[in-house]
Amino acid sequence: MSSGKTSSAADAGLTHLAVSLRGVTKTYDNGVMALGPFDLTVRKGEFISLLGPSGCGKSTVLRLIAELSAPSSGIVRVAHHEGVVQPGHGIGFVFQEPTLMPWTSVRENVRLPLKLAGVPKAEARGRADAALASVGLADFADAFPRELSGGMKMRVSLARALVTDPDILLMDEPFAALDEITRFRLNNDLLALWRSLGKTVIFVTHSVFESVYLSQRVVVMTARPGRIQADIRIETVEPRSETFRTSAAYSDYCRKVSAALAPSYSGQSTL
Ligand SMILES: Nc1ncnc2c1ncn2[C@@H]1O[C@H](COP(=O)(O)OP(=O)(O)OP(=O)(O)O)[C@@H](O)[C@H]1O
Repeated sequence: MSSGKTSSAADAGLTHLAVSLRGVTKTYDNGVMALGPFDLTVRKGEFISLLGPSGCGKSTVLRLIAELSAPSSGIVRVAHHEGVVQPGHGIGFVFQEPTLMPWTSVRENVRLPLKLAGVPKAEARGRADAALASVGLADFADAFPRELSGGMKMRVSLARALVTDPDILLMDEPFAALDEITRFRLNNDLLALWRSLGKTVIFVTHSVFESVYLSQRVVVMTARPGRIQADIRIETVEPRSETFRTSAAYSDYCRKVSAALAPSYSGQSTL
């Protein structure tokens, strides 16, 4: 197949790659050309951010990788566990809204993906509790979502995405609605999780500052139809910390990324 194909690592030469998009376009049924042609490769274990103006196709890229949507042309390849290809398998998705079930406990919310996969209840409960512990919510398994702050709800959403132990974590503006201090804390906790778990993370944000702080690579997209405007590697001492956030190197990278982003906004209203 030469178009609209999603394939496994086995036939794709993806040994070191988690994701590969080649000449991908996406035109929706209403005629909107959202993307492309778009080319992107992401190495296994890499943390990249997608940055670009509203409507440039960032969420579309995530949806194509998650196989929630098919490309109009081009090839999307995703390396899954042991080369097994099943829609959504091996991928965790975190959205801007935590979308928790309000009528049940935090533990049951996190257990849901395992329940849907038919994992026995006792095992699923243990895995849900472990995922909650990994995001700092071990003591809140029996709480209800209404009892949690916005930041805690987002942690639950992250635990729910991690509970199936996906190789790839797709995050669509997960911290955009949070206050700055909470966002900084979650940034640091996400980096700690990424370092300890070794997942591939593809993170969508509108924030230049957040993208530079978190990522090994910032991929800047053009206005719709989204293409790659710039692909900027962020090289700094690891692990990152508040020292990096206040460093001259950080400011320099933010300026560089902002400059790469500016043409994508030309001709667009900034209101
Ligand atoms: N299901 C759909 N049907 C029709 N058009 C769509 C659909 N989903 C997205 N679009 C359009 O495709 C374009 C890209 O949308 P997308 O959500 O991928 O952009 P984005 O960069 O994530 O935007 P934002 O930063 O505002 O979230 C937009 O013009 C959007 O209106």
